Order: sequence, then structure tokens, then C-alpha cells
Amino acid sequence: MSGTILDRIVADRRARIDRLGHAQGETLPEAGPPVPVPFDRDPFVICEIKRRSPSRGAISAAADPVLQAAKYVSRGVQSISVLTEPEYFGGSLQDLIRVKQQYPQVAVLRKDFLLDVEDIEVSRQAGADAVLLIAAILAPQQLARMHARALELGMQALVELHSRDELEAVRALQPALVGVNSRDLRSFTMDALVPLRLRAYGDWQARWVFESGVFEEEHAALAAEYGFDGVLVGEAVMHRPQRITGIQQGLQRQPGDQVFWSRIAADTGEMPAAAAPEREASSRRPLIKICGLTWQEDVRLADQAGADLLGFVFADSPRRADPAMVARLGATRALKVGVVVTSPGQGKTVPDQVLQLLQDGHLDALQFSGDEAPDECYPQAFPYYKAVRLGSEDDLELIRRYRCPRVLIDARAPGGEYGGSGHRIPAELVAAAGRPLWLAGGLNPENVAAAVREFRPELVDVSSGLESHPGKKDPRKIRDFIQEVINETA
Ligand SMILES: O=C(O)c1ccccc1NCC(=O)[C@H](O)[C@H](O)COP(=O)(O)O
Repeated sequence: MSGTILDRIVADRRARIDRLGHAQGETLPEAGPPVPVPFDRDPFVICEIKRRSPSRGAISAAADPVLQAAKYVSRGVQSISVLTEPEYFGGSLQDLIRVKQQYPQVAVLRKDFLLDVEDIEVSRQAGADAVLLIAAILAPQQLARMHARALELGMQALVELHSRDELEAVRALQPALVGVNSRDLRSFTMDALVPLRLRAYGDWQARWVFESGVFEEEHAALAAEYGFDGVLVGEAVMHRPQRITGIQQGLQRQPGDQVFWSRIAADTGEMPAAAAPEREASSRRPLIKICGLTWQEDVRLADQAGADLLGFVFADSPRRADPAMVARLGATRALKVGVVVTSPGQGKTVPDQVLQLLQDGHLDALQFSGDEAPDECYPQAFPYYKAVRLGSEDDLELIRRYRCPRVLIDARAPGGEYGGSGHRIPAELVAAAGRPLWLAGGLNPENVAAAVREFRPELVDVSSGLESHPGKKDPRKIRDFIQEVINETA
């Protein structure tokens, strides 16, 4: 057997079915199940009952499923996912049966590693209104059979994907309910950009659910802004059902004209399915952000030379940008980012002019480069990402605390600058910073190739290293920097 946890869970479940049958030795209700209720009613926040998981260990080992469901229902939740896998998740079919019997008007999803048509029938008999079908563990024809049986029985089937190949495998089926898991069930790594990346390829009529990693309002806002109709939330609400209200609010955002994270998602990570074998994702050219642009001709040059992001500093700096210049730029190929430094505990202090640029589409996102706390960014601007300065191992912990899909790491310079210092981050901290890596701090045309080789960043960010003097970029350095990055990953 190959070694991933997903392989082990599936093999153990298959062995349990062989031993005990599809009901796994559990007693099913004698009375016929009630007519299924729709699973995807709005607000489509699916709250999960999950005692433990292989990735997180014990979440709420002793939780009573009916009491937990009560906490969800009292907050307006209409769709509940019940983990019924016993060995790795501490669940059972009885959990689902009890929840459904107590709350017949709530739609209940059976979340398990379902393998056979008989699993679908047992789920219905237990009272499930919907079932989860995981594309990663089912051959396309088997998935199609199980999907068809679920629909025949009046249930809905949430088809879960995590990769482009899986999406292409279910394309012919065009399921009406698709979940994209931001967690890779094989490695447990989470990446909020995976659902955004796959969503762009899902061009059939369906309700799309963003799964895993949803903890706060801003995670649901990200899902909603980028085309998801629902979110599936587990650990966050097991611990704190009070979060449901914020998550419901976040999901109310209408998909707008934001492109920032979907462009980043498209330009990073998994290659399009057809091209994947030719090129490893790890050898993909990192995105290039050229920051501290103050002159229009520098902006044009950086844009034409191949920068992916253009940064404009709206903070104390020799590179402070003029908002009027940014407003005059018009369309650029590269995304435009406004860099701000706001004061912690002072509320909303992003300058109005900068917010206006974001609102009017002259900027695509903000970069928070100050000492903003994790909960001080989203209320000020969206989309955004955080820049975190690393000077010691203690700072590494900071990275994990922020909720945006990516965090830029920068040097904690001796002079206390918030950015543009020209200082490098100590190599051992970069190595320990986690991946995907957005790397800033002291890069220049001479050292960027080595940095790319050593650290395989997803994005490199440069400012002072391309200047002829503070605030003015040197055209040759811009071109050389970009060429060095291209050469290193060609
Ligand atoms: O660039 C600045 O002057 C600046 C001032 C205040 C806050 C942030 C600033 N820059 C943020 C950036 O993203 C820079 O590109 C980053 O710090 C790297 O700068 P450098 O070390 O000069 O390449």
C-alpha cells in the first residue's frame, strides 16, 4: 500500500466493509427515512460535526453531536455535515441518525470515504439528505454510478475536488454541487488559492463550495468574492460556534470585479492539466513584484519588462507615491498593489485616497507593511496581504497568525524601517518560513538568482535594489533583475 494517510483511511474502510458490511455493524432505523430536504439552501454555510481528524488530532473528542447541532441550528444553520468515519475522525452513523432525528428540517450530509453504491443506500436509510463523493478516491465511472444513485434516491451529492485532473475527470458528469477542498488530503497542506484556481476552470452550472480553512468572516468573504456559493466549516465552529455569524456575513459578499487572488492563483501552483507533465510546479518562474515605484516611466518599463505586481508606497518613505499618478496610470498588464503602514489599535487608518484607488480599480490589493494585528487588516481593506518582518525565530510564529492567502516576508532592518531597507532576511529564517514563500528584503539583480535557486519562492519582491537613487529606478537593473529570475527558472 502506498503511504499517504488518504490511502490508509480508504484501505481501512474497505477492510471494515469486508468485515462488517456497508452499515459497518451499526443499526439503521427501521422506519423509512424522511423525504430529503434541500442541502444547498442559503446562507449556504455547512457546519460540520467532527470530533477529531488525522491532521488536527482531537478537536472536541467528547462532543455530543445533537448538542453540537443545536448550537449550529440556533444560529440559523440549515446544512450540517456529519463525519461518520470512526477510526480517524471518531464519528459514526449513529451520530448522523441522531442529528437527523432531532432536526428533520435540517439537511444532513454524510461525510465519509464512501466507496460503493451500497454506501449511498445505507446513507439514505440512515437519513442523509446528501453525501460526499471524493473524486480523489473514486474512479470516474464509479463516482458517476454513486452520483446517479444518490440522485435517484432524492439526495444531493457534493463532489469534492482538489486538483485540476480531478476536475477534468468529473467534467463530463457536470455535478450540480461541487466542493473544492483547500486541504490536500494526501499531505494535509492547506492552500486557500487552490479552490480559487480550480473554480476558474469550473465552467458548468453548479453550486460551488469552498471547503477547509474557513475560520473567520474574511475567509468566507474570499470564497464569495471569487465565485463560491457556500463554505464548509469544521474545526472553527466546533470550537467556537459564535463564529458562524461572521462567516455568514462574509459569504454575503457578492462576487465583484476583484481579480487579485484569482490572478495570483492562476499564475502560481498547479500547471494547467495538459502542460503539467512537461514542467514541475516547483520550477515555475516566481512572480516578480517591483515595489517603490514613483515615476510613471518606471511603472511602464517594469510593466512591459514582465513584472507581475507593481508596488506603490503610501507611507513615510523616500519612495512615497503620488495617488494622482497611480490614478492616471490606467490599465497595466501587472497587478497594482498599494503599500500602507497603519497604526495598531487606531482603527481604520488607511488613507482615504488609497482606499479610493482600491475602490476605483486603480489598485488591485493593499499590502499592510506596518504592525497591524491579524484582525486589523480585513476590516480596513480587501483584498490585502500582510508583510511580516523577520529578525529572529520568534518572528516566524507571526506568519501563521495572519489570515490572508499569502504573507510576504521581509527583513527586520536595524534602522526599524517598515520596508525598502535593502536588508536581507537571515537565510535560516527564510528556510524556516514555510511555503509557498513570498520573499522580500535586499534582493537585487546580483543575488536574486541564488535566492530563487535556494528558496524556490513563489514571489520575489524588490525595491531599493533596483534604484539609481532613492525613489528612482534604474531601467537596466529592472531588466536585469527580471532576466535573472527568468534564466534561473528557464
Ligand atoms: O519601500 C519602501 O520604502 C517602504 C516603506 C514603507 C513600507 C514599506 C515599504 N516597502 C515595502 C516593500 O514591499 C519593499 O519592496 C520591500 O520592503 C523590499 O524592499 P528592499 O529591501 O528595498 O528590496
